[in-house]
Amino acid sequence: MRSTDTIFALSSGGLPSGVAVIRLSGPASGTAVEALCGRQPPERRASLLSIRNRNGEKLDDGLVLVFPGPNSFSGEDCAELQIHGGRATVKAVLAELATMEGLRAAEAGEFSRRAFLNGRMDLVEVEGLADLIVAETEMQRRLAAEQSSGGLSKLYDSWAKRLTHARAMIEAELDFADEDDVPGSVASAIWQDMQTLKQEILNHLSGVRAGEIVRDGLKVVIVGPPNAGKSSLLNHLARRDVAIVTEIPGTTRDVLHVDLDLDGFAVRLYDTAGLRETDDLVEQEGIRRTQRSMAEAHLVLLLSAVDNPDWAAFIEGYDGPVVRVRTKADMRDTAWPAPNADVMISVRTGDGIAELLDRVGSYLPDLDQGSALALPTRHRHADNLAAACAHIEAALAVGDRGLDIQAEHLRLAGQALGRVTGRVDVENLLDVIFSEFCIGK
Ligand SMILES: Nc1nc2c(ncn2[C@@H]2O[C@H](COP(=O)(O)OP(=O)(O)OP(=O)(O)O)[C@@H](O)[C@H]2O)c(=O)[nH]1
Ligand SMILES: [K+]
Ligand SMILES: [Mg+2]
Repeated sequence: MRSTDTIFALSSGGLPSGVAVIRLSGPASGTAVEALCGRQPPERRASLLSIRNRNGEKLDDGLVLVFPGPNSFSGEDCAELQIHGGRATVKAVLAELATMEGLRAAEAGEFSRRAFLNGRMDLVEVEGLADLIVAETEMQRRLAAEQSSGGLSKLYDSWAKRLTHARAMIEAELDFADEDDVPGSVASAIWQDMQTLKQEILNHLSGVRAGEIVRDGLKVVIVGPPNAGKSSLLNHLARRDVAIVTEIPGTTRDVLHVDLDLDGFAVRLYDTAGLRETDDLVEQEGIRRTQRSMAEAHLVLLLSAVDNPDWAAFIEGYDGPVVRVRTKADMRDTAWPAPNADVMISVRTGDGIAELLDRVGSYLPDLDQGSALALPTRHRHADNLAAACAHIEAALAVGDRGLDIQAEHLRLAGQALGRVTGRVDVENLLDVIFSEFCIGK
């Protein structure tokens, strides 16, 4: 792959669609547009032009825009063709571009990768953009918007700046250590700030779990004995027939999941095989899968259709939060609430469902509704932030006898922060990060 290639791709979604956007990036973008449209349109303004192949046959009329580098999405010369989103139309224009000298189809994430390499976005912003594209709930959108628009990067950069400043002050102190008239108090203010910085990073890190739940969804696993009504509950909440429901115990074997939107948060709800002693090999495997899902759950909904004095036996080994749900409330005339249950529901009548959702909602992160969501969203961030913290801690622990060792720890802390935004040492990460994107992004 040469970075001087000009790349092109369909950047809008699935076809057919009202409008399809084909994007180009690279030095031949301008000549490609000229070849297709017969002339060079004005910069950054939409021009309605006919798009023709090399034989002069019209392929479509469309809006054509050119964005000269470096002030473009990728930092290179870019162009956009907004054409009709019919499959054949798009195919014809893409085929015509492919015949042109120096042009080739883009790989997944290649536009964003070029934007990163040209300094238009840092890694945190790139990851935020990937999240923004797939965001389905309001909280996912807010988190990704904050990240992709540079809010989080700004925070990390400000921390890196404080580390650099501290190192500079230490260097100054080292250089002038022999001179009596340099006040030693310069460094003491620095250590005060490093103490504060460490605490700020730790506070930020305490949001890792919330960030992961917002981004990936709260994992809620429905478990219980066969025929408790687990699949029925999943279908009811999903409002469609996702799982097979029969009166035969042991119906569900594979773990199924649906994504729900609860108060703007993503909730991933899992239906599992009923738990019981069984000789059936397939059912045994289903039960193993149930236990695996439970191990990753943020919350377990433990269902039972009968009064169950020994709920805990079903979830042995799981020590996270549990909501005990008594099902099929329509089938008996016993008084509410059921003993030994937190909630009583019926998917027939809908009774108790709102209360159950309230309960689930209480396990969502408690985030300020109005403010920006500046939370770490990935292990990659958390690991590097924790490393930065550990280096600051180490610097603080050395004490003022070893200024040069302290400076080195602060340098390593800055490097760890730089790895989050991609300012240093991330070449090997790029393939992983950009492969998250689809083609055209
Ligand atoms: N009356 C009534 N029947 C229910 C209710 N919920 C589930 N059922 C019935 O209970 C039976 C078992 O329901 P499922 O949803 O398949 O139960 P399950 O827990 O998924 O069962 P397995 O997958 O076999 O472990 C079905 O016949 C459902 O129609 C309810 O709220 N009221
Ligand atoms: K069943
Ligand atoms: Mg089932």
